[in-house]
Amino acid sequence: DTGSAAAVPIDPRFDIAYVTPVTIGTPPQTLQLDFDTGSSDLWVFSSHTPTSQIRGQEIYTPDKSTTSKLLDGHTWSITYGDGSASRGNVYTDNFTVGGLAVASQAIQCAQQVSSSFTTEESIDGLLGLGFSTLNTVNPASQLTFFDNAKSKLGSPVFTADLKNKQAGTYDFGFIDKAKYTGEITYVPVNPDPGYWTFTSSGYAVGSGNFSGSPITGIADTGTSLVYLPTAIVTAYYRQVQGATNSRNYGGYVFPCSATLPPFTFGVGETKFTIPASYMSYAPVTDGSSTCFGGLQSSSGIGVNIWGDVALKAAFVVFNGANPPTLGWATK
Ligand SMILES: CSC[C@H](NC(=O)[C@H](Cc1ccccc1)NC(=O)N1CCOCC1)C(=O)N[C@@H](CC1CCCCC1)[C@@H](O)C(=O)OC(C)C
Repeated sequence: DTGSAAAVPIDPRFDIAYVTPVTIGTPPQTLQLDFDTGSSDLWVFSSHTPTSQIRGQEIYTPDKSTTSKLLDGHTWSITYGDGSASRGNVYTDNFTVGGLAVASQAIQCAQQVSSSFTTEESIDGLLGLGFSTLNTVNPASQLTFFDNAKSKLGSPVFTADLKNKQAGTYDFGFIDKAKYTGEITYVPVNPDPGYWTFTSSGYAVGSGNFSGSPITGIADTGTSLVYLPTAIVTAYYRQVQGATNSRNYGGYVFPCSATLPPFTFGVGETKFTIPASYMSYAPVTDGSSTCFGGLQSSSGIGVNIWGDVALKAAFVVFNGANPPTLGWATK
């Protein structure tokens, strides 16, 4: 079997996140979930979520599904890198993504979500695509959709083809040659503690020389920007007129009129260039002439993160074979 579904930006002006339609239950209930390779819980706004915490999101109502089953006594609680959080109980039900079906997928139903989830009305929940070791369900952790689907897939892979300010695609079980150019470069993945962790072979700022120092980080579809070591980030913004590291805005900002260099990162022998246009993420507030950079320092996070700003510049294969690897191709 295979599956293929659109990854749609939740905001047409800048790529803060992407959502993908999924169906849950019988008859099918359609929700838009943020596919997140940086976590491994599949959770949804639900009939168990207090109405005061719901603002326009679609919800899953297990009682309306003839195939839902309560996973008695199981609970979950998760906090993300940006401090947002949610927790609740667990059902199993039929689940499909782009035509690919899993019979009894653990569906974590929110009984509590933090305010940033309530205010983000385009996100009805998350679908974790990290390794199942990260799943937070107690007393028995649950498998991700990808782990449950693997045995049905021709090839144990999913691919991310995220795009700039337009809909991209997540494919499951196959690698679509039409989505990339040249060869796919595969690199090792360290699955501990549960992220898609790999080592980039280096970087270059604009037309500057390529620095071959290895950068270990995670490929994270659920993170908007790229977060790298301070030395790399300062080298980049040294090339941007008027750039400053703003305590007020929590990162590097610059005049929206500034000329930005592209940013190149290596995977094996292949070089990926993030165009200058991706490196200006958004005005700091609506209509401001000060813009927030798409590359920020990882020093406060503890891990380097290749988020959507970088992933949009490539076609990425998340290979769930044993051992797992990451494939990168230009497009
Ligand atoms: C530096 S790590 C921060 C990362 N969050 C982000 O990147 C959020 C994502 C978001 C999307 C829509 C609405 C609100 C927030 N964006 C964000 O903090 N931004 C501030 C800077 O400008 C860009 C937008 C994060 O926590 N990612 C989560 C998934 C994410 C999905 C959307 C809802 C909030 C949770 C996950 O990938 C994760 O925790 O990764 C760990 C390993 C860092």
